[in-house]
Amino acid sequence: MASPTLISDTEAWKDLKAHVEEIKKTHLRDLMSDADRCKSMMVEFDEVLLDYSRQRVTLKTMDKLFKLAEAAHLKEKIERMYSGEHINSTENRPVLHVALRASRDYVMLSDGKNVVPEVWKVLDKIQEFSERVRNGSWVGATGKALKDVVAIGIGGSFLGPLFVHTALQTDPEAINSARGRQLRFLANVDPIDVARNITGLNPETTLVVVVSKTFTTAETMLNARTLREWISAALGPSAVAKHMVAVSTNLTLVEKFGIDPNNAFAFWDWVGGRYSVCSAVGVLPLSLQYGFSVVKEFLMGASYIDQHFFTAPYEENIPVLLGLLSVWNVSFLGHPARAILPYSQALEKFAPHIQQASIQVSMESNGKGVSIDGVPLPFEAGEIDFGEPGTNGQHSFYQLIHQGRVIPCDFIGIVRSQQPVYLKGEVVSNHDELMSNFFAQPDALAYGKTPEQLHKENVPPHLIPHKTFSGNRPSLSLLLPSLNAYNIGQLLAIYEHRIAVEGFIWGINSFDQWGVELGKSLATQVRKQLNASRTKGEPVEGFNFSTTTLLTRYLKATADIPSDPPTLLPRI
Ligand SMILES: O=P(O)(O)OC[C@H]1O[C@H](O)[C@H](O)[C@@H](O)[C@@H]1O
Repeated sequence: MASPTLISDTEAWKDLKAHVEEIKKTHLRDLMSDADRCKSMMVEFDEVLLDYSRQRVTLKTMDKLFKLAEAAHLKEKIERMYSGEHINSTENRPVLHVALRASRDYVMLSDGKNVVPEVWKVLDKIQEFSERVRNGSWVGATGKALKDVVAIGIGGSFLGPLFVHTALQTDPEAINSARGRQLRFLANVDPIDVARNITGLNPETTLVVVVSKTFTTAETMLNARTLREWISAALGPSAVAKHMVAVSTNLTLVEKFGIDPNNAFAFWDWVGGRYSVCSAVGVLPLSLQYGFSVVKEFLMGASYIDQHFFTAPYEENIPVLLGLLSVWNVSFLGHPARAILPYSQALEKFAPHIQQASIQVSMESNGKGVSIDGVPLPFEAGEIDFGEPGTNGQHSFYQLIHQGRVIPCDFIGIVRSQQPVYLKGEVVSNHDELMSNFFAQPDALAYGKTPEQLHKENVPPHLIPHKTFSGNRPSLSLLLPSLNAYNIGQLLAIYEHRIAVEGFIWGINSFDQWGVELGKSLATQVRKQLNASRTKGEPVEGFNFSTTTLLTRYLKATADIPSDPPTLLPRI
């Protein structure tokens, strides 16, 4: 018999479906009282501890999930990824972001060619260039050192680097090496974002890095042209050569734009945009800000997790466990969302990155409706990721998580704060206070509070329904030793691989993103219409009633804009 196309046709899937009823009969409160079970649900690698005892799973569930992994050929799929097979079949590309952080002596093949030397060639070039900019031997058009960087990019060419930058900003080593420098990110095509980003910057001391895999993304290219104008207007067109560099896979378009290809930093088709933070996309701007040695630590942290993911057995493999648990929560327990709750303000941009996924990484990767073979999925795949650092989130959406919808939570905690605060007379430090919440919230979700307990506390009867917490709400805890560049790399790679595991189990292609294309092509139609209406006075045509009405109103209200306007840059 031919092997089933869909994972939901396998015995392992059906077995898990049947197992759901059994799990539904058990409250997490009871599962948590089994110390042996809890002990077996703690896994440690390279000082990162995963505790998944507060998931609604028993040892039997885990066993069935490992069987599901077998049925999905998870191991083989991971191996195919690492061996450079074209697993992104709809774009006919390998998926080799792990090669971006492989050590120099490693061999990783793409179409028979070892890509690691190419990776290191670019890394060496970044090291050299960033050192020259940082030590003032690469200067701007007027001879001044370039101390500020604006990185222009969107989606994967923005969110990952922003997450890492935000996380590094309070790391003592990174602070030291970034002294006197600024790194800003311009993503949105909204002119307000341009205004915000150039406020307080002097073109004479600013370097602009245009980051775009394709070098065709409308928002990025318009922002790049805008900042090119900002530089030329202040310093003359020839200044662009000293003040603008690029990161792209499309070096031809980089040159066409007017950036010297020698000042371009390449990456490759086998790096998905949302998995590109370890390529020049992230490494160049971050090295300019923090120095290459800090960024190298970040790459090493990710690389160590890559090896763990490739070699560790399922039971000890952190990304595999996380991926399987997500599949369990989404496809079997029916929880469509996941909250990512770092108890660290430095990780405030982590959830946005994973959304894009997760941020982009997760939602763009696994937000699919068909299998890799194009068969409509009879089950839901992908999850809605959102999150905020604790304790801030506790004062906004946690109410919903505690007493409203069931949303599996990832609690991410850091053992040692890099910016500790102790107050005389207070034994509990500020970080202890933060971590008290990190330790308490998962239990509050798991155990809840019963009417009997409330009754014993003399809660008035009419308030008992309001103060009752059902509990039985799953979460997991990830504890990292600190949040230096190395740990940030670990965290990134854990989530990247978790998302791949989910996609491998669901049998979807986590590495394409056709879903974002439709909106883009419709925007092109609108752009054409705006052009035709502004230059030739053509009426709005070819749109539905709603869009026609809105566009007509917009054009009427902006009729004072000339069809051939002079350059106007923000004055802020
Ligand atoms: O790097 P670029 O080619 O400019 O693409 C920027 C972004 O464009 C789209 O939104 C894609 O869905 C993202 O995955 C990509 O990161």
